[in-house]
Amino acid sequence: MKVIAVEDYEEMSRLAAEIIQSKVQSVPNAVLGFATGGTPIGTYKQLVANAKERHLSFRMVRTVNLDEYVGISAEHPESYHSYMKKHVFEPLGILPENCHLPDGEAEDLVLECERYEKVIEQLGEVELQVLGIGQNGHIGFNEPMTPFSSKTHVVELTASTLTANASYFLNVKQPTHAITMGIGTILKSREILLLASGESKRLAVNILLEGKADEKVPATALITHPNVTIIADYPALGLKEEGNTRL
Ligand SMILES: N[C@@H]1[C@@H](O)[C@H](O)[C@@H](COP(=O)(O)O)O[C@@H]1O
Repeated sequence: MKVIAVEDYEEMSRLAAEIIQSKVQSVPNAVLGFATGGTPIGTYKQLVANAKERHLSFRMVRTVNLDEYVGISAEHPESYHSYMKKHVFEPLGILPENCHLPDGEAEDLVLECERYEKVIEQLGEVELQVLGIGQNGHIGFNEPMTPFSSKTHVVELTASTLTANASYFLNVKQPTHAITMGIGTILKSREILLLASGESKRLAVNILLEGKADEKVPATALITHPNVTIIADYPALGLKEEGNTRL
């Protein structure tokens, strides 16, 4: 695992955008794996700004997403479909037919998981998978004790995850379940870029950096992958400033 320590959220976002952008420049029809949540929003903004400034085309890019809530429609303002449309697909001009997310409203959720896993397989290798990290170390919506070999599946969200995401659902019923790529699905990606910002991620990031794979902390599965880059800011690393001064 390569760990890049950056000062703050802005620096993390700039650097992450450069990495995604150079991937598209070298492989214009790359399959990119995207994450949602608050962490990558700055990265996506920067990516959109860079693409405009440098006339970079995303027309041939294909995308997969990590997860979607169960029981809310794609048009729901807090669905990950809506998030991606707003922050990534429309501003970058990615063709709708090239964008793939699980359907959280599918009648048969088990069949939907199988369908989504097949879609990912048929697209070929995910060139670069972007990940955030939950406060409890979840990746996608793979909660603690998810087997590292898991494929796309339905999860019941833990109390920690529900609390962390409650602010997105102030006036509407918060979904309790989601469909997520499995940890095994994520690990099939050629390259993984994990972003972490802020003190709330400090515990999870520090456990990951200890380098011991443990199903209690899903992100530690990344230790077994040959090509992972972590960009974490000083608060997420528990650093006061560059160097090793722990907070
Ligand atoms: N399913 C998402 C994850 O993909 C995300 O990485 C994580 C952290 O979210 P945030 O970046 O808002 O802290 O939790 C969410 O629940």
